[in-house]
Amino acid sequence: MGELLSAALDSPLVGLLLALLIGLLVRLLLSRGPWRPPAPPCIRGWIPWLGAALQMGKAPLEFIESAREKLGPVFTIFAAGNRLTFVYGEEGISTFFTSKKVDFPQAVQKPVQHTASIVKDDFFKKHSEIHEALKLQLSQKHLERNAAGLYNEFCSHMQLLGSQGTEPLYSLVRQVMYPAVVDTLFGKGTCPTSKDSLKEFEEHFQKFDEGFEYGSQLPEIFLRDWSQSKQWLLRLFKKIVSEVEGKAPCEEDSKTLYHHVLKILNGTATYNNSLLLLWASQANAIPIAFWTLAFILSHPLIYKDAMDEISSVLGKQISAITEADLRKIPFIKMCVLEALRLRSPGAITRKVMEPLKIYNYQIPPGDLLMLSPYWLHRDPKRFPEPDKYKPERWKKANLEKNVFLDGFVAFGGGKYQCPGRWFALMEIHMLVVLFLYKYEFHLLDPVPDQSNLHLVGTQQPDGPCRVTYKMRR
Ligand code: HEM
Repeated sequence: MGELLSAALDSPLVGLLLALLIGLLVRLLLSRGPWRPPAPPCIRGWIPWLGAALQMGKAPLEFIESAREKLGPVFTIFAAGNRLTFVYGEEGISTFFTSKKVDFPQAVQKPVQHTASIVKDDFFKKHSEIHEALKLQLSQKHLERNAAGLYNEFCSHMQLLGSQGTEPLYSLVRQVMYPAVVDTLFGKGTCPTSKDSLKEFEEHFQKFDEGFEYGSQLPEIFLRDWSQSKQWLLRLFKKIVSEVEGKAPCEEDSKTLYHHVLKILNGTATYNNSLLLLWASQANAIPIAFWTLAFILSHPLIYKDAMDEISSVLGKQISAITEADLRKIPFIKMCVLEALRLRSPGAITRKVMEPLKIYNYQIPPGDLLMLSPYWLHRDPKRFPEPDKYKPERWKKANLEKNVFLDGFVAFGGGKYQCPGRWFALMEIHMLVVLFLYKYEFHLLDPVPDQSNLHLVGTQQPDGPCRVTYKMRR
């Protein structure tokens, strides 16, 4: 046997074959490079390009939660041409908000192009400057000024509701919040707010808002109605921009947020950015004001505590509510934050720019990294009894110093956290206080569930919630 083997090895043909085999093995090992962690588990679906989009689209929040239960804290879903990699847990959250290998503007550029037709170069040219201007104009520093304007606007639009009536609560909130906020931020009369002009505008804006999620992902030819409303709104803003630019005031104090934004844009995609600003100022705040009122009204003890607090601070007659007054009404603020915790955005996003290691996985560049505030807020370790509406849990937060509860990320985080967050909290707080102060409400329907169709933005109710209202004073 041994002789046979040494004879075979002596044969030039076998020697050649062995040398080839060893060469192949060495090349194979070298081409693999050093060991690197595997990519996260992936749900691909079976339809080319669409991937798992159809399964996910039916109830996206539930879909991602059942994926997390099956696959763990890092997983990828391939949908509509994108690789969406969801991350959870301490390491996932801190990497999402702090890693230099992920980027916010890169993640939202395409959705912005789809929803407001802002081309890539224009978007990157102006994005960070606009973000900084919004952050400053909507910051704590300017809250007092914004609160004064908002109070008058809220009162005059509440007056139009009459002394009593029956209506869906969402519609009551929208009728007051939309015109008051656009008049404050864009300037009085800039956007349509009168009864006649409002109807057509509202129809288009509502359609634009409802289709925003699909509109941000799919080509417009698949969404004819949505696209028509978007084009209608862009044409409207084209007119508005030329009017506002023609008469911007010289004094800094008389300038609205919109004047500041138009100055920075300096002619670049002005009406497209205006549409996005309008959407951002309404899309999340209106549902949260609705949920806060609905939760308060449906919990008798909370309703009583809320009314006791409001009456003791505001008394029988008021001529204004200032930011300082709102600070004396902290329980209502806790009610707002608790509604926001339970109805937060389904997901926020960053683009992976370089290979990124999270836990034992390596996420490839090009993936969209996704984090779900909605599900993070249901972690029982951070929020005991997470599904319960418990405003008192916010007593542990240092709200006077503007510090939220640990793990609360409804406004995102890091460098690109929502620039409108302080204004948003103040406007919702004031609207809820004023509604409860001025009207007695009774719920006619149970509080609806949230619609399960959306990942983008705060959660919407999936049915009407009628109330009767009667003026108290
Ligand atoms: C309850 C109300 C609101 C919620 C829950 C909310 C939440 C968010 C979130 C989660 C983001 C993304 C942050 C991230 O990815 O880290 C965001 C971005 C943004 N929000 Fe808000 N927001 C609210 C109200 C507002 C208001 C009232 C305004 C303006 C008046 C506003 C303007 C914006 C803008 C312009 C961006 C994009 C920033 C950029 O592109 O750099 N938001 N918001």
